[in-house]
Amino acid sequence: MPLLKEAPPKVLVPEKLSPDGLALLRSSLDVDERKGLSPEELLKIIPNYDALLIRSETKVTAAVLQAARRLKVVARAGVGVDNVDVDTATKLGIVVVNSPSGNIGAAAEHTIALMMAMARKIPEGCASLKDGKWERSKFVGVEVKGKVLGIIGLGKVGLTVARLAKGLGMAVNALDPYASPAVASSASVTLVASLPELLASADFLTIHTPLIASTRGMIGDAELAQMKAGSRILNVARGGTIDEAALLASLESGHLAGAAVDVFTSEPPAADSTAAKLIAHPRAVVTPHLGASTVEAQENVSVDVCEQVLDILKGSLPRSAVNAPLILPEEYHKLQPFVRLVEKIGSLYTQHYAALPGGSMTRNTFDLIYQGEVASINNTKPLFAALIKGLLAPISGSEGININIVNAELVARERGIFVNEQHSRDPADTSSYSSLVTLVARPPSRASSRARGPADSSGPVPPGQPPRIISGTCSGDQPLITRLGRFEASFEPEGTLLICENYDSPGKIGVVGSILGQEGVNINFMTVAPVSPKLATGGELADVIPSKDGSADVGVKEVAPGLKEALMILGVDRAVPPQVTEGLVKEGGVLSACAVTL
Ligand SMILES: NC(=O)c1ccc[n+]([C@@H]2O[C@H](COP(=O)([O-])OP(=O)(O)OC[C@H]3O[C@@H](n4cnc5c(N)ncnc54)[C@H](O)[C@@H]3O)[C@@H](O)[C@H]2O)c1
Ligand SMILES: O=C(O)[C@H](O)COP(=O)(O)O
Repeated sequence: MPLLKEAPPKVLVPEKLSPDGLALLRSSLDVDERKGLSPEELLKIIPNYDALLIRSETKVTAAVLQAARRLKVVARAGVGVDNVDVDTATKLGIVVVNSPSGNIGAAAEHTIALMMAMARKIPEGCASLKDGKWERSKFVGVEVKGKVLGIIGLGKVGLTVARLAKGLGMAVNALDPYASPAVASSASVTLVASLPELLASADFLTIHTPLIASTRGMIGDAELAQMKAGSRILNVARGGTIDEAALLASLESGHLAGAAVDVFTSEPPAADSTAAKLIAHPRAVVTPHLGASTVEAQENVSVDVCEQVLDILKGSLPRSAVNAPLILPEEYHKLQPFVRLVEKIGSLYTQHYAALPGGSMTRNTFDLIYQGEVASINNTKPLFAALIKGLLAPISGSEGININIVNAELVARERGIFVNEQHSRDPADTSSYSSLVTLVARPPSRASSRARGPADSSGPVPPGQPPRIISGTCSGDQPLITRLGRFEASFEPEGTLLICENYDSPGKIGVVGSILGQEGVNINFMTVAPVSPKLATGGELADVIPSKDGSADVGVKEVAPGLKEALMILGVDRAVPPQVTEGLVKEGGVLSACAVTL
């Protein structure tokens, strides 16, 4: 029967995004550009998509996210995610990514452009001339050179504005309780201690904070009254940081000489709103949220988030997840191969041990031990998440929850899975590998009561129970399994593998090969994993998980005289049905056989 080709993941793009990023997606994803969707239409079609790519117009509400059964990522081609219900996305395990720096230059230049346009009355002069008039004396402006620019929020945009303003000969004061004094001083910016101090000193005041509880309505009647008579104000950050009614009143009273506004509390502003009156005011210079609208910025943010969408859909770490802990770039590169390794280890664990006679997911307390170089990674949250995903994905079904760095701890807690992460930087612990990751399943009776807590005091594996241990390393970027239970292995956890435990006797491979051949299963490669001599005495296991009494019974079986027990690992070209694995035990003489797909 011909194999059905899996449909590529679908990406919904309901806003105008630069084609540069979208081109990256088209080769492997189904990209659906649907501009002008109503909220109802979005709600209706969102269940069909794996990724949603937006700018600031699309409202990604809790209802949209809850309806999105397959959605793995909301990608915001820009900075602000105030149009996304990030909390709900987090609960649902949907990663929200943005492009934190792709449009910074554009927003800063737009701020300067608005400031100059306001200072020199450029929009009014332009409109008058187009109207057929020649009114030179009506449009006398002011210079910015030698004036004081007050900046609220000395972050990425604020600092860039400061540097540009210094180039124009302005003095720059800033208020930002979280700004680094060293960074401010390197840009010749004077940090002030209070808002009144900033307001009183500024000829031009510009806001560059996010819209959060502490900045909502931060500039109202009282604050505007503290500004110098004849001063000017700008907002290229977020609507709502300045009270629109207060701003309109201050312009109407003549206290403020001008206002330049790119962002509004509601976008687009309703026809009869205060914002609409503000827009109509003759001394207001306004733009329809154009801060990031340059060709260059749109290319930057589009490529940035499209690369992250590709990463997430193929199971890699995104660069800028809003609802996940920050990963330093150097950690990101170090972690990436290990994220894949740990996920494979988790998946191999569930598929292999649950398939063994008497096997199940009953062991739910694990030690995840990092040894060697990998132990120096402090932020192992992505590895923890990869383990939970690997353990659960084989039993969650294709429509199962998305497990990722955002929701892994919550999912683990809900499933009663406990993971004790341990770090050992001693290179001697890793034998011949520079890094080693080991997963050890502890017996249920020893369950620790804390997820991701410190190592619990569980003792050794009880006598008679084979150890459930999987170790692996990375050879370059390629994960490699180095131990499976009592066996010293060396195989890549990729594709469909048939794992047979048997006595390594002559002719066994031939028997197994002919049973598989009868079922049309071809063998791509084969490797034999012998029992580790160290494990046979329990020594190495005791090193890995120190027990209270220093011993560790690894449950070595009685081996028939003259026969060496070994694992046979076969890479095969298709799924192996259960009757074939059963047949291998009954007719092929192997002790156990299981097929895993990794
Ligand atoms: N108009 C546009 O098209 C456009 C484009 C890009 C960015 N933005 C907006 O500009 C704003 C700034 O972006 P950014 O990338 O510079 O953000 P950022 O996070 O780099 O900087 C924000 C700064 O505000 C400071 N801050 C927070 N609360 C404060 C408070 N109560 N008082 C004073 N300072 C406070 C922070 O310490 C931080 O330094 C955001 O709202 C963003 O959405 C708008
Ligand atoms: O937050 C941002 O990045 C800016 O406000 C730009 O928004 P936009 O992508 O809708 O232009």
